[in-house]
Amino acid sequence: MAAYSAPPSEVLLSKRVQEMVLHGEEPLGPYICRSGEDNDGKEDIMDTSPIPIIDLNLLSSSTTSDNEREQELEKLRSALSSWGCFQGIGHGIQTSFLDKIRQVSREFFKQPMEEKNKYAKSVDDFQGYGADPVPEQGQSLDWSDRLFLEVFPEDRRKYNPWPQIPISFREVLEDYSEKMKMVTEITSKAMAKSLKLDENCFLEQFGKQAQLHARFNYYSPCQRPDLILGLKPHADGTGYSIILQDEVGLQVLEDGKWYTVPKDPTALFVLMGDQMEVMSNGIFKGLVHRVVSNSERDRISVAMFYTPELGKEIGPEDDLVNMDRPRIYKKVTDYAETHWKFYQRCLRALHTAHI
Ligand SMILES: O=C(O)CCC(=O)C(=O)O
Ligand SMILES: [Fe+2]
Repeated sequence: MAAYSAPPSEVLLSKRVQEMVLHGEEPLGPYICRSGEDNDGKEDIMDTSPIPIIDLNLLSSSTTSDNEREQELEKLRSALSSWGCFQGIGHGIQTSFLDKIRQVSREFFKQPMEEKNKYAKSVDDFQGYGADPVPEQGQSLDWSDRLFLEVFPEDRRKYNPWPQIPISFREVLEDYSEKMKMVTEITSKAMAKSLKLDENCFLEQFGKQAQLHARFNYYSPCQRPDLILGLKPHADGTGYSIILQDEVGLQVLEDGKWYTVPKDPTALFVLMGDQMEVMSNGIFKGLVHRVVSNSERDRISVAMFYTPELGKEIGPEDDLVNMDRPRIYKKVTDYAETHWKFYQRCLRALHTAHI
């Protein structure tokens, strides 16, 4: 095979994918990563998705009968232990508001490069517009651009990288963040109850200063979707993540097969990150997922990453450790940092938390 010397990552990442698309550049040479490399392109993709659907209203409303609540909690436990994710409905957020956040996200990415670059981050930063921090040499590029912002705790919120155009962006994101905080409360309590634990136990592990980060992803159309992914396969380093999408593209790995998350404008897709797997002593599964690229349409998603407070030690709930299920994971602090070091090498960090 001819030796190919890829330009340094800093050079690759100095250009936005949106800019490459404008200039008609294709994902060739150093950009290629396609997962088909590992399996000769013979991937098992299931398009009709049996991804579990959970009605959050049944889990939290005082009007739900005990029986209905118990049934939904059991559905939740089963969904998170097999799939590690669910399509969340009944969350109480109006679809018109979900459309608003989708709309401001699109409007931001639609602007000329000069405007977006006002919020550009350096290749090593997290917050701002651009690609992820520099991956290790030789790793592939994702066919997407991002805007990454910290929203909670509020005293870590820095408004300079928050777009001023569209003008409603800030207000909509503030409102959305409050609503997401509410969803994390309902979800964390329900997850605890589904395991017959004290309902506040996970919330306490996340801590009062739990972090919530917003990542707006923009997936440009791609002339060679066979060669490059919108986002490479990975598990999130979060506790869990809540994803809002406008088009299909997100796929989840279950039992060796990729399933497409269906488009449902009313739903929030909730997926377990590695830290929930640790806190549940391996009962809930951190989900491997990816985004495929598409030659015709673009796509946006807004991912909210819910992660334990900085510096807070988390670990398996004591009541989930017993003779039948010995402790699988040790206590970890700031796991998200370890996650990033491995992510940049296209690896998962979960083994570092194994006993
Ligand atoms: O775009 C999506 O649907 C998923 C995004 C995602 O997995 C991430 O930002 O970590
Ligand atoms: Fe992710």
